[in-house]
Amino acid sequence: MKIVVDENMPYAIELFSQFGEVVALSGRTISAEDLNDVDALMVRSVTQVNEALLMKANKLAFVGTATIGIDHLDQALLQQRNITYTNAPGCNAVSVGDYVCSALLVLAEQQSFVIADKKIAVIGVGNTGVQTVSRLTALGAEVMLCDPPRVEKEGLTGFVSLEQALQADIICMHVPLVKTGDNQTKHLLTSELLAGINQDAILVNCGRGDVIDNQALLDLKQAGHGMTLVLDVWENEPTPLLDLIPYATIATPHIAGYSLEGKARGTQMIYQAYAQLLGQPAERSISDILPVPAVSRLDVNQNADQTFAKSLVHLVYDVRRDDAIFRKNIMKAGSFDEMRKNYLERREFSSLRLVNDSHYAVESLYQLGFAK
Ligand SMILES: NC(=O)c1ccc[n+]([C@@H]2O[C@H](COP(=O)([O-])OP(=O)(O)OC[C@H]3O[C@@H](n4cnc5c(N)ncnc54)[C@H](O)[C@@H]3O)[C@@H](O)[C@H]2O)c1
Ligand SMILES: O=C(O)[C@H](O)[C@H](O)COP(=O)(O)O
Repeated sequence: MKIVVDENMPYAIELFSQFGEVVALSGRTISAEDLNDVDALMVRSVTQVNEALLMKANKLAFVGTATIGIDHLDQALLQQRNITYTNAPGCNAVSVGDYVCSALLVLAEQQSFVIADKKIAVIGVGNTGVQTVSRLTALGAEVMLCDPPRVEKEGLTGFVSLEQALQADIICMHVPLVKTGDNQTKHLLTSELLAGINQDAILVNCGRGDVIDNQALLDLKQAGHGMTLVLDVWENEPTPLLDLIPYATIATPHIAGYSLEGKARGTQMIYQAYAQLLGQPAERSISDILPVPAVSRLDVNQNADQTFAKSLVHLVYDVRRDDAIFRKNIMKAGSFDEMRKNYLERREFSSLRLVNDSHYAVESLYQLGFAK
């Protein structure tokens, strides 16, 4: 059995070697030749699994992507070729929620606002959107939900329209890139819709870069629109529109989902799916492999408020670390992928256990994701 894995997939060799020989390759440059006589292919979002890649895949029976997004897989082709495929729904959703929380707490301090006072909208209320909603709710905010595909299934109650959502003070985009069908999302935010956003609003994009027309956003910012931008994803990765970067208050190279737990969970989920296809037990587990976090326990001795939450959140993950690395390196050729490949270890809020022996009011900290 021969299995090709993306070299940036943590723990892939440890897990997949249960089934046979594992070859780790750079995801961006896996070629058709690399898939000759290969039984299974495990990718991340940078590998386009399409006709050209599968040309010489004479034995391929399984494709797993250790990611939430699935827009890089040609699903119709995989079905036509009878190749079983899976993604890893929700694997890094907690990490994305942590990222948004960390970013908004930075902006709250810089711009002196209280998150609970803001009108917030989450657009795309699936696994990642829900994680953002729960953290912002824990900080006292009321969050509007916008998700037309869910409205189609569940009805209007509890949801607002895209136009209403775009009137919020803070707009968090968690929309997948959908390239076919009735609900396509490329340039969901057109120049007209972007222009209607309030001057003092904050726009966060943690979904896919193509969901926002990046050139239109740049044109708007260059014309003096005042909105604050938090951009983790960009059109044309790994070569984003460089002129847009200085207009983003927080800019990162598509790492919102890059907690160690999130990436490892992605590997584990496709490992389990492959074991199931082979009819073999999934004998190995990432929980036996994940390292102990640098700080794993703290005693809390005060009630929770936004300032205290900010200190704890930024102790575990301060997004300014990634923003600084991005700004320092992005002008160098190849740096977008390099920064992602060499991403510094980051743990989820859940890696920190908060001990409250004195009955302080800290329930909101647990709702933020810290462990009890
Ligand atoms: N930045 C990162 O590191 C990172 C990490 C994880 C996921 N992502 C991206 O975020 C996307 C969402 O992830 P998820 O786990 O929440 O996916 P999900 O499938 O659980 O949820 C997506 C939600 O978006 C909704 N949606 C679809 N089209 C919409 C539209 N036009 N307007 C509003 N809502 C719409 C869907 O109905 C669904 O509820 C992924 O597809 C992936 O591309 C990025
Ligand atoms: O879709 C996802 O899960 C995320 O966007 C994920 O962070 C992508 O990471 P990549 O596969 O590009 O390393």
